[in-house]
Amino acid sequence: MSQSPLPVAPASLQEVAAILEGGLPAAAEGQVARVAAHQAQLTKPPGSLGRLEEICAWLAAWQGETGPRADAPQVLVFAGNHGVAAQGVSAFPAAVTVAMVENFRAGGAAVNQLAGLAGAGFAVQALDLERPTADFTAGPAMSEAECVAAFAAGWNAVGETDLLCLGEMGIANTTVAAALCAALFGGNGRQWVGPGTGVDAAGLERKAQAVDRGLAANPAAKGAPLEALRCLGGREIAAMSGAILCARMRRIPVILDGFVCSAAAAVLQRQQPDALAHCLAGHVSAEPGHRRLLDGLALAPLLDIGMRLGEASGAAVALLLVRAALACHHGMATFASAAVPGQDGA
Ligand SMILES: Cc1cc2ncn([C@H]3O[C@H](COP(=O)(O)O)[C@@H](O)[C@H]3O)c2cc1C
Ligand SMILES: O=C(O)c1cccnc1
Repeated sequence: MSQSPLPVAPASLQEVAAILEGGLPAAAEGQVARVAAHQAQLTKPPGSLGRLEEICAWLAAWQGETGPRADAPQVLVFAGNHGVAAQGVSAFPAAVTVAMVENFRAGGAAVNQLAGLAGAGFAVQALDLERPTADFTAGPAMSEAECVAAFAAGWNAVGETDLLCLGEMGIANTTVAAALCAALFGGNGRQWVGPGTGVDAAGLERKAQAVDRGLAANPAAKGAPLEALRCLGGREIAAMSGAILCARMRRIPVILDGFVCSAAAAVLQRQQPDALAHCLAGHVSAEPGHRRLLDGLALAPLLDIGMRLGEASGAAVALLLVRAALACHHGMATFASAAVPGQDGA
């Protein structure tokens, strides 16, 4: 388990920027060489396990000499409500958010099954659900204090874990993620929105217009990542940003989920290009903006299986592949131990 002390959460967005710009912990490249040397001994042609091999190197680079491992993985879900839901941008009512939090706690959601199967701890944190953010089509979604409180909640939620999977629940948050992406990467609403929970063509048009109005109502958000998080984001998104940065400070590797989770990660990456070096994109969601976003982040998703759920479900399925990678890495015989002739016939 990670024994690193919990660093103190930042108390302002300026402090978040200072942390990002002040030099983040780097991967231990020596561990990559150690993992590669071990992999080279295993009874398989070099590189034949593809990204399963890469996963082991990535884990060890962040976990150090005790890696690669997933002894205590944690799935963390943050929930928030959004003022922009009033614009008719989701196929479901905002009341679903709080009801799904109850469902997570009762073990009935998709992510509960997947986290259980992957042997991960699960926790959900609801962030002021009775107090939605302000509707960003009329001005900033959050005050600085609200945004920082949510960021700190995510930061402080990261437990003693060796691998963190992140996700969210928040009706209307694919619109929020689209607005964030437009502010961070450019483009208009139409280029970033998608069906989310399954809106029809008119709903898609309302989403695109809500994003465009949000950008117009929050000019300070354009090209200013942390201001974009405050003006166009939401509490569960700020919490995921906080958890990702806290994990980096503690060298805990992170598996990202879908479009919404990746938008939270993008806030950090736009402020500091190296900020996501400890993150793996668990999957690419069927939400069309996600592929574009991962391209912008130069992240190659592990899975592309048409999931579009959120709630860390894609990250949890990716964790099953991490289990596969670790089973081979730690369980396989070597050419020498199994007396299998090596590449040179030796
Ligand atoms: C029952 C249910 C369970 C969910 N679990 C995740 N989401 C996902 O859908 C929402 C985003 O889509 P939109 O922007 O269209 O509202 C988020 O809450 C997300 O996590 C769910 C949505 C529903 C309805
Ligand atoms: O990719 C996601 O994060 C996503 C897609 C649809 C609905 N909710 C989340």
